[in-house]
Amino acid sequence: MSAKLLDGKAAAAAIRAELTERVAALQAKGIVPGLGTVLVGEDPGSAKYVAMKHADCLEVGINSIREDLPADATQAQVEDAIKRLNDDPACTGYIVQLPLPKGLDSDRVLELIDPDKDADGLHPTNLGRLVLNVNAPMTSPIPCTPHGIVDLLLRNDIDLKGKEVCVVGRGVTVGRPLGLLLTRRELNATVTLCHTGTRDTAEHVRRADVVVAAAGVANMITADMVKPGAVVLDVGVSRTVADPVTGKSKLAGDVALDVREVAGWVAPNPGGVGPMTRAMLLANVVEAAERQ
Ligand SMILES: Nc1nc(=O)c2c([nH]1)NC[C@@H]1CN(c3ccc(C(=O)N[C@@H](CCC(=O)O)C(=O)O)cc3)C=[N+]21
Repeated sequence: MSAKLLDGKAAAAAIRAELTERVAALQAKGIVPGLGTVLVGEDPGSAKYVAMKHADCLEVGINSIREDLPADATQAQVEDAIKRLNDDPACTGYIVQLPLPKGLDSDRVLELIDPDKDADGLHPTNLGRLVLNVNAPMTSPIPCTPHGIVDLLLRNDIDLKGKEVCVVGRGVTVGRPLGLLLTRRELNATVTLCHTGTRDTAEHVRRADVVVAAAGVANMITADMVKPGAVVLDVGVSRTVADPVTGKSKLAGDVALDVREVAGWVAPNPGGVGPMTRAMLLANVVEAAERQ
């Protein structure tokens, strides 16, 4: 038995096609959505993700605005970039690529984003809206990765109502907001949020109908931890230790390969949730422009 594929690459392409039409409709009204990015430093991973986000924008007709700052940028320089994007009418939504280099206060930076231009849904006001109004549909941006996870499941007719979902990892971009999203009344999942302080993560994972691995620990979810038929989404990314001979390191997900023999569905990494995250970012930018 081999798990069915949750194909995020294909789903994201379908979403971009839908968004291309909505962008064209906005342009007919004289509105051109523009995505801004703030990238600090030269981390190759972050630079690659930001480049992919702008390539997506080009594909659907969204303008790109870049604020690239050196690795030694000061807090004040980052805050100036935020102010420029808040004040720029061509920028209808933007993100600050995380993590920021050590020494910069990312919570403070997120607080300064204009909540109406918050394309990541990480401003405290928008995170607060995820907590409040649990009974009403969301009209504010939802963090991209949690939204992409839910959308990928629903597009594959995987219902979440009453399901036991185990989220591994409590990071600001995935684990914490995902728990808030899944427990909203329209989804009605039951969520267990595991983290480094959890006594026995394996025990929680074993009970789950849906496992979201977002810890950033290579291959931490192994076949023996997964209930047969469960849905497993691999969200974490980490770099393996460099090979002493070649000096090269590789990207690794949180889910071991043999999980595919036990699970009913797997969202692989790459090709699963990553492309969905980018698609939801575009959706947030288009929705912000539509609300203007
Ligand atoms: N403010 C902020 N918002 C974010 O959304 C955010 C962030 N900071 N910091 C870093 C993480 C990481 N992240 C990814 C997005 C897309 C892929 C992605 O598209 N991956 C592809 C391609 C992978 C590859 O080619 O290397 C895939 O999984 O198939 C991966 C990772 C967004 N993040």
